[in-house]
Amino acid sequence: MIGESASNSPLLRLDGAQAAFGRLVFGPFTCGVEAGERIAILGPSGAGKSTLLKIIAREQALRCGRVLLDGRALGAWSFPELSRRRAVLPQSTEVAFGLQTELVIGLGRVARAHDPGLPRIVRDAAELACAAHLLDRRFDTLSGGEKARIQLARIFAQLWDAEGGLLLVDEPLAALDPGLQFDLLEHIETFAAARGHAVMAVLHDVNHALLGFDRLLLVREGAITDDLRSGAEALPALEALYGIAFDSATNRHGDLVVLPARRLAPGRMAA
Ligand SMILES: Nc1ncnc2c1ncn2[C@@H]1O[C@H](COP(=O)(O)OP(=O)(O)OP(=O)(O)O)[C@@H](O)[C@H]1O
Repeated sequence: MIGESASNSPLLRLDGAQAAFGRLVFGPFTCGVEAGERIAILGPSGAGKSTLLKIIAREQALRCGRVLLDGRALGAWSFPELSRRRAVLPQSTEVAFGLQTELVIGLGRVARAHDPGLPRIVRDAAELACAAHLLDRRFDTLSGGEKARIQLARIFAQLWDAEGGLLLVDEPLAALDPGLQFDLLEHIETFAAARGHAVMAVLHDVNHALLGFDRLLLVREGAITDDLRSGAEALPALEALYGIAFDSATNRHGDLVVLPARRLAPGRMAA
């Protein structure tokens, strides 16, 4: 478990954090996140990945335990303070009204009373999210993949001029074509690295996790079952997590890639 050995004051610390929906219990989650880490959260559908992300985002109330950001209880942060330190891209990214895309991106910065750089930051964030051509459009007229890019631009804008923050993204690449997936995986990485932001991303694509993240949190049935370095040594745990065998190879750029090969026999799946 690599998250347990974090230094005394990690960027983020979960101590026995638990949430519940009626009798459905998630956690207790215990782990640490250091500044600048890139963490993929993986697991079967319904395992509790988004719930874990919402706990960290302060969007899901705790039944017990605690979450500390910079050593301070998440609940003690004011919303403006929190919004200058962590940004959240939820799985569903609809907005209620027919807003212009610039306004949706600018929503990332509403916590700033004085924001003279806003127009430039909105443009630069849109550029980085491969969405510059979508400025001047109405958000509700965009395709799913276009909306996803505008929402990604919103969280880029939110933490554009911050340092040591935390990006929480839930399936950020799901609605995008393979070319955009590669581009945006790289842009999220360069954006975060330039500012020392940590990234926690819920993903379903194991190759994206292996390619763009240093650490894998595996979630199953409401618990973190493994906390691993990204790489070939994580493959047995990933196979057990999904109940499928992976063939692996190295692509022409030297990256480890996997190909789902077949369903595992029940005896080889995680208990
Ligand atoms: N507000 C809620 N009230 C009741 N049940 C909920 C609520 N939010 C989530 N759940 C349930 O908790 C379980 C975990 O949900 P969660 O969204 O965390 O899963 P996930 O691992 O992100 O799944 P997926 O990969 O399908 O998005 C699901 O069974 C879901 O139906």
